[in-house]
Amino acid sequence: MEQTIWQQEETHLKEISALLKQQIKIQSNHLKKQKGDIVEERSQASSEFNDVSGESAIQFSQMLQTMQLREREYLNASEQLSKMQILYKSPYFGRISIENEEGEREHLYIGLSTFREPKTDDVLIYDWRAPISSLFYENKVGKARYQIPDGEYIPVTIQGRRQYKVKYDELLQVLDADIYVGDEVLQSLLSDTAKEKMKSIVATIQSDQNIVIRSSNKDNLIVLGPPGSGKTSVAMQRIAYLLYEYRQTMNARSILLISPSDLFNDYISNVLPELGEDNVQHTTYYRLLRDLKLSYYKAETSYENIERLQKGSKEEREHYAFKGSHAYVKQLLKYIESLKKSGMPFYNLKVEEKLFVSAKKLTDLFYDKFGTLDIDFRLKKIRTVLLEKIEQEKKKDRKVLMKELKAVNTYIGTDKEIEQQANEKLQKKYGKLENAIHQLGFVNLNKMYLHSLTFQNDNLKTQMIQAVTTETLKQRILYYEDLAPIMYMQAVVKGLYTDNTIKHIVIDEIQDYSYLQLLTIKAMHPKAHYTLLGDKNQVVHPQMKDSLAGPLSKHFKAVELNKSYRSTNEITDFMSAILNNTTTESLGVSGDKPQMIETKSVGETIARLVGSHYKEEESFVILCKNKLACEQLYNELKPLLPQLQLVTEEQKVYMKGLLIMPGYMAKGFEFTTVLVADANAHAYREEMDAYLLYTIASRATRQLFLVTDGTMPKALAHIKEQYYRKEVNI
Ligand SMILES: Nc1ncnc2c1ncn2[C@@H]1O[C@H](COP(=O)(O)OP(=O)(O)OP(=O)(O)O)[C@@H](O)[C@H]1O
Repeated sequence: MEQTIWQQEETHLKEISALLKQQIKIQSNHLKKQKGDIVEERSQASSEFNDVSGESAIQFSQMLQTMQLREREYLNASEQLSKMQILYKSPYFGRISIENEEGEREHLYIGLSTFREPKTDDVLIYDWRAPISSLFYENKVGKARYQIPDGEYIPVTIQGRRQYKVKYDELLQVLDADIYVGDEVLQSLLSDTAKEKMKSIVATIQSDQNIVIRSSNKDNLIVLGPPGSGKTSVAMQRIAYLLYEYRQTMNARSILLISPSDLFNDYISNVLPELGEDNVQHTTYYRLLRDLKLSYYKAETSYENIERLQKGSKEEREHYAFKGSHAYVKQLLKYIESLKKSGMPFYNLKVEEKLFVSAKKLTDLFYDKFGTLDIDFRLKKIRTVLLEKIEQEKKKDRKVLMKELKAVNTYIGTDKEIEQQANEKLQKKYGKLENAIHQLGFVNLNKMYLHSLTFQNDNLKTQMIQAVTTETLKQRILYYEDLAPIMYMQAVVKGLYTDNTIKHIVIDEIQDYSYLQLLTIKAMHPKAHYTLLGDKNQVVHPQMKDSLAGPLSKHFKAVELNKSYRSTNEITDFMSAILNNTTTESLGVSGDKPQMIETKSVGETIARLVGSHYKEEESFVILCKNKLACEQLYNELKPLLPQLQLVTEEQKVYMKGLLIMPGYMAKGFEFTTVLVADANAHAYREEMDAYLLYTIASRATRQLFLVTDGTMPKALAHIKEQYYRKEVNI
């Protein structure tokens, strides 16, 4: 780098940094004053307006409005301040030099948010999400264009593209780079990965990722890419983009992120705040059960399901496959359609063991009185009828109760108190039924589900599935494969649980979802658009196949990413060899080949490997096929490795360090070192295990160890020895 360029850049940075510092000070003082005024106004309001009636009520409401306006201004100003404080730590990371059609030249500095010259209002730093900043991510020089909000394209010539590493007012690196391959900033970031929680990639977004991030809210996207291609990162930067681009109509509460687990959510929870945005709403598919008010059941989690099916019989697996199949979805949809004409199952409603309204009566109301309406409207009409009936019954009962209570010889209270006692008794008698009616609980959901299993498909197999399901439902157990149908029916038939405030839903690891699960999410959020991200090969479930095949592609625009940024080239080559996948391009750094270590003393070998390869500031994970194997190995290793932590499903907070967990739980995360503790033929013996091994091998950023007893898993047997090093250590 020429000395003059460095000096120019250093001077520029110092100027910007000083200006930022000055503005932060001004804004902080201004905010302090604003806060003082608000507090004073509030206390004045509460002392002046003790009696808010008549004229003073009008005055009070006017004052309230002014106060609210002031508070909103205060919130906006403090948001501005926190954006400047984030900028101050690292004012910008890039610059593009452009020439417009009139021949005017400009240098545009790109950072996490916009910063303007306070007097002239000129933009000194452009928000990375501003339309013009997209030019930076095209990673090229020459003719280009960018689109402004009204849709028009503005042509420019990019004359240069510069990247920086900047800390406060200190310039650490300046790099003229027009293309990403060999990009030093990216490389130095890549060799830095897996130390802690996920980080933003905003300084090094690549052009294919940029297209996804900047797509319109209305585009329903499915982003597919191999391990480490940045899908989760793209998802997070896309959320930040949507929050910026649609800030007039969307905020953090209008976006819902559905991720595999609470632990995963914690892992990604720093990205949006790092980008100066609030975290958006987050849920897991499992938590939607709660939103659908299905807590009556004990529902199996996806991890419990994996464990059960790993050991499951052929029949159990067949039942799982049937319930997740497209054929069953069609059957279920037809069944729900048929309910318009006949067969809607209802409960007999009882109060204290006495019949309140019969199922027959409900059927009559459903098909005769309200038969012309949509299913959910009919149910809501019935709800009104039932609630009225309860009110009438209560009225009658109240009269009798009051009479009885008043007839008691001793004094038990005033009339008002007696009425309250009567109401409490009535609440006890009718409360439960009333709640159930509010939730349309008079529909027999279990029966509906059971009927759907054999609907227009009544044969020995479906009868068997129905019989087994009847038993589990009796025990209030919902297996994971039962969740989607029950949740779908609950959402669609009752039409009660829709949330129209959600405008965009991002779902990571989409290959884990069945089509029916997606239909449920859609039914619950009718106004939302979608960004789905996943990889059909990263399947850790022993039975789930081809979940991305079929109707999904009809409704979503597919985008593919094919470069992988996570692992060393050697690890990427090894994991690609597992599935003979030749399309993944590795952009990682070089490192050691994965090591296959044959040993009879697993514990000692692992302790030795940890001793020589684990650094405290990094993450090292030991993976076993299932929970039991992890627990056993954990107990064996704990005396040798006291810092070892067993990660369980209950864990909500992401931790780094030396960890042990089942392989299926590691999906989505990354670790400096991955050690597969049971890479043996008897642990991984099925065809689907190739996908599990592919997924877990791809978690490693720098080192991969496979500890084996000498019986190689079938899924690895075909891998040529050039892809790994072998060590025999008997
Ligand atoms: N453009 C980029 N610049 C710098 N780092 C990147 C970029 N894209 C991805 N990465 C890094 O690559 C790693 C993998 O990214 P991420 O976890 O988002 O990939 P993924 O496709 O979701 O992976 P998987 O499917 O295996 O879970 C992360 O450390 C991420 O920071």
